[in-house]
Amino acid sequence: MVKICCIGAGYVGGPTMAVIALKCPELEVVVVDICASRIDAWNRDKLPIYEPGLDDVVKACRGRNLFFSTDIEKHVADAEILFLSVNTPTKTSGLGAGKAADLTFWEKAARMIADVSNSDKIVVEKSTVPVKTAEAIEKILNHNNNGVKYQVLSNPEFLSEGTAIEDLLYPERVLIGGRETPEGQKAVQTLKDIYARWVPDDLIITTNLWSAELSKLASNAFQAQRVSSINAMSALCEATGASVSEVAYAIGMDSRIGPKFLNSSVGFGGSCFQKDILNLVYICECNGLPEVANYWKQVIKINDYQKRRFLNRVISSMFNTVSGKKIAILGFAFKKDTADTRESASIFVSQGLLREKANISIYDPKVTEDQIQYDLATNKLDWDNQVPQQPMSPTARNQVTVMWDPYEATKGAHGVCILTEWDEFKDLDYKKIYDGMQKPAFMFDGRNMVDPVKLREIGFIVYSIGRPLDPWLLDMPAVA
Ligand SMILES: NC(=O)c1ccc[n+]([C@@H]2O[C@H](COP(=O)([O-])OP(=O)(O)OC[C@H]3O[C@@H](n4cnc5c(N)ncnc54)[C@H](O)[C@@H]3O)[C@@H](O)[C@H]2O)c1
Ligand SMILES: O=c1ccn([C@@H]2O[C@H](COP(=O)(O)OP(=O)(O)O[C@H]3O[C@H](CO)[C@@H](O)[C@H](O)[C@H]3O)[C@@H](O)[C@H]2O)c(=O)[nH]1
Repeated sequence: MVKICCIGAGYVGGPTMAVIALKCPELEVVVVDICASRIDAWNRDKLPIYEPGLDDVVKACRGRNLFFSTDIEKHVADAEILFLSVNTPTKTSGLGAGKAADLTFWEKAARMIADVSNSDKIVVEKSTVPVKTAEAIEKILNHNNNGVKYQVLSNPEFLSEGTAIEDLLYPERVLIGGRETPEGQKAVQTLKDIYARWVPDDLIITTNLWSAELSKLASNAFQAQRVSSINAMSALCEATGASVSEVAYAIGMDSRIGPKFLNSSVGFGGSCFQKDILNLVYICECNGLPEVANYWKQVIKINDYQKRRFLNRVISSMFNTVSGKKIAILGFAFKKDTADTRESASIFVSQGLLREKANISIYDPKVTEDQIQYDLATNKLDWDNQVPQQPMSPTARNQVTVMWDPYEATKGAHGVCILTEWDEFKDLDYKKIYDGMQKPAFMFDGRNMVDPVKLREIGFIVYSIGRPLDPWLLDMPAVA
């Protein structure tokens, strides 16, 4: 039985390997991680990540040909194909801090492979990495001179959280980059044969290593750019009386633009978009391309502007003070159908409200209280100014409550902010919410989830991102 080992049992490693195990019962797939509690959770009923459909896939193969283990060196030594799926966050200190990818985890894993391997291996980059990382990994792997031969492939992952299983079962494309040598091409074919078990041949693209590595960064940059473009338009819509959803619909009808990924929001979040664009910016700077770097930097600057604009709108609408007021936050995850909060706009808005001395009451159907408190207390680096963003102070902890019911969270609130597009927020009883709130009752919809006309009929003062402004708000312009 051919054995595959994936290093890193996170949002990518876990689901990706589960689907490979499901589709290739003749392969033995072992996912390893240095985090024992994560591996423990992968071996239990309640998996460490929430992803629709994941439980069924894992249950179908776990113990059959899918295993989760902390015995990293043994499984790495035994495997023929190794996937590297460790985290590659943004560097927070030193050279390139705030921009460059931190390859500490990745390099440790590569050195460990070199140290324990005694048979030839194909090493597949699954993590998102800077262009030319494959060359660096080759250098690390080959420094041992113990006769073991490695072929390094780039096979970036394009799944989105919340739809990961669907994306893995029916990918729009699979990208494999390899060396243009006979050995390199043989390795590409070996990986291609695995995907070919369920992915149509014409959807498996093969390229050289650097094209594959760069395509991943470029793909995320283009997607994030669309969100920033429509978010930039949302500010202009509010200033002119146009409606961003109508504009998005109208431009999306043009097949050259297309309708997807044009939902204006309080700003994109997630572990990938900002990190990967910053990484791209850094690579451009290192290659002497400041104009290109500045072009992509704008995508993140607009995202920061959009988050700040929303926060300031909340504060300015409520007579420029939220001190002592209760604000309900509906949604803490960075998007629906995930419990992941990395870079969520909710963190930014909540921290901003806490600094203004508001009391916030948070409801999210999937995110735990521990995670919320951790996120609000964590120091983050402001990428643009290279200074730590202000976390929540110890006293601010008393200003936060986490509720497991949206009606409880909003009871007695002066304002409600919708920050994640959970489907259930469309169907809440907003009359009941209004009745339980202080008056005037404010609704700040950062996801265009509610019908502003209906909510105004109930009595709310409504701010809906990118939509014509409520007369109340027209008199209270917010600075970004
Ligand atoms: N999250 C996504 O939706 C997504 C999608 C596509 C690509 N990616 C990329 O995939 C990579 C992984 O992302 P993720 O979201 O799964 O990260 P993650 O933080 O959820 O998981 C990474 C795991 O790697 C483990 N790890 C780190 N160093 C290790 C080592 N030396 N040995 C063994 N385990 C080690 C960590 O403990 C962690 O559990 C990143 O480069 C990311 O940019 C992520
Ligand atoms: O029209 C849109 C679409 C998205 N978003 C926001 O953008 C962020 C990212 O969303 P999405 O791309 O759906 O989720 P991710 O799981 O971050 O997936 C992205 O990042 C992954 C990691 O690299 C890639 O693999 C995926 O292809 C890429 O979509 C989220 O905050 C969304 O709410 C919007 O505000 N408006």
